[in-house]
Amino acid sequence: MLLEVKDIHVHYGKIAAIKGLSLQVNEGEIVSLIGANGAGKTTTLKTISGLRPLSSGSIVFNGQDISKTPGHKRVQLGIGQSPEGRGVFPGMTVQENLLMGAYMRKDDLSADLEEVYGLFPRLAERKNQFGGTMSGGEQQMIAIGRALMTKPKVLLLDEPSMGLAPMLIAQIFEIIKEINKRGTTVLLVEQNAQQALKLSDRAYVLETGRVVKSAPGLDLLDDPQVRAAYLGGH
Ligand SMILES: Nc1ncnc2c1ncn2[C@@H]1O[C@H](COP(=O)(O)OP(=O)(O)OP(=O)(O)O)[C@@H](O)[C@H]1O
Repeated sequence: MLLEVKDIHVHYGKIAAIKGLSLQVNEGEIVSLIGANGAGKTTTLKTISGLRPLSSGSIVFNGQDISKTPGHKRVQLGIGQSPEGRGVFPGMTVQENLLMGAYMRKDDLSADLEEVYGLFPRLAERKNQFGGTMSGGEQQMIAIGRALMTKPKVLLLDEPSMGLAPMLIAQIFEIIKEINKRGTTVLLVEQNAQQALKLSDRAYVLETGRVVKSAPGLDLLDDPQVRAAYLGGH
């Protein structure tokens, strides 16, 4: 098992956002978290990447308890995150944005940069354009590419399809599949449950800070309760 989240509780002040959540991610999988607004999906990702502290419970990554490990060390251990809202640096070029992902690395970056440009030819064409002038979809590509520059073992993706036109959504999901095929494990948070479940080996359904269901993605696509609640009843 690559990542194990065990019975975690997470608070914002006195408010409990995550209340005893457990999940596992095996090496090579694509795993999705789905659930309504406020269910705790983003908070779960932030807790795994170290942006939110645990109140209790533990997180084990690659056999090591990282519950108290600072976020930047978790990046070095192999946890890469592409945050919700993207966080692209507007005054830096596309290439500078990508290189920011690797600022802690001391090895040669050119092969990884080429790999990101291979996945996202649009970024290669526009490597000298300022991040702030890139479209929403292109900024999403930068955020994913920047996370890939950390050479993650697991890539945490928070709402990669948010705000994108349908054609770009399909493209982003294809790219996620390709990233996974090339060897990166993926933990994905998505509002777009239909697409996420299609692509996922397994998925967890979150409600008010807890897991209420977990199953292979395709099984959840057929689950009447999941269909009614998260797939618009279709
Ligand atoms: N900075 C914060 N301060 C206080 N409460 C917060 C904060 N961020 C999140 N919460 C609360 O924690 C709970 C979980 O929020 P979270 O953003 O993790 O949900 P989510 O499932 O990702 O939702 P969405 O799909 O809307 O992004 C919600 O009740 C939310 O109001």
